[in-house]
Amino acid sequence: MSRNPKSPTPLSAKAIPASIRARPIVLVGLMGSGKSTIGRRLAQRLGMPFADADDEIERAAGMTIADIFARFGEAHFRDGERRVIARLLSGKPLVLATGGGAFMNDETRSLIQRDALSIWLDADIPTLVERVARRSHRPLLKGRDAGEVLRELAAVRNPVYAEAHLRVSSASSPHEYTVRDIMEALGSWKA
Ligand SMILES: Nc1ncnc2c1ncn2[C@@H]1O[C@H](COP(=O)(O)OP(=O)(O)OP(=O)(O)O)[C@@H](O)[C@H]1O
Ligand SMILES: O=C(O)C1=C[C@@H](O)[C@@H](O)[C@H](O)C1
Ligand SMILES: [Mg+2]
Repeated sequence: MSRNPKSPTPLSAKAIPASIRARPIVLVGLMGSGKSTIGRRLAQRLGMPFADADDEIERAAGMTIADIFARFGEAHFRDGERRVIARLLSGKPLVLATGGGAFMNDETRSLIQRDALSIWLDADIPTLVERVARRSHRPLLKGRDAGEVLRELAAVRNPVYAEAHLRVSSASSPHEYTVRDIMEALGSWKA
């Protein structure tokens, strides 16, 4: 797990074995854990392309995730999510931020575990609640208490997220600490 001394150590991409950068790095975890924001920064640090599966699904469908859920339901969204992630993993190695539920789909998870290095970004519920309150676009939180939903999801999902190759706390602030902790975890990871 992470540590949080006073300043982030700027580990460079060179400290990360080329074999790790030769395949996709996939971030999984609950809503608000930082997959999108940390993923973008991590990709920059590693000199790898970045993609956000949620954005790619919206682009492919030509509508927002909230609209996909409302018009076609969650199962339809999960199917599109699986196809989009399969496509992204089959291309050039990249850092990929998944949606919070992607790793729960057996097929999607198998694909990620086979073709990528997966990282569970983990944070405590109060931190997640505070973060998701900043934007209200998440359909699973619509009209419900965010803390209650996130606790329910954590109970079901955390044992599955725990199957990821690496686990890094994203509770530290600012973002750069989390990026540093991921870089350190990558630097010492043995396949
Ligand atoms: N390590 C961090 N330190 C401080 N703030 C963070 C950190 N990670 C994320 N945040 C903030 O939390 C909010 C949610 O982050 P983000 O959208 O990246 O989460 P996500 O995991 O992609 O969520 P979702 O599954 O809903 O897409 C953003 O405002 C982001 O700036
Ligand atoms: O945790 C989830 O199941 C979700 C998280 C978001 O990233 C989106 O993928 C969608 O809102 C569902
Ligand atoms: Mg995201």
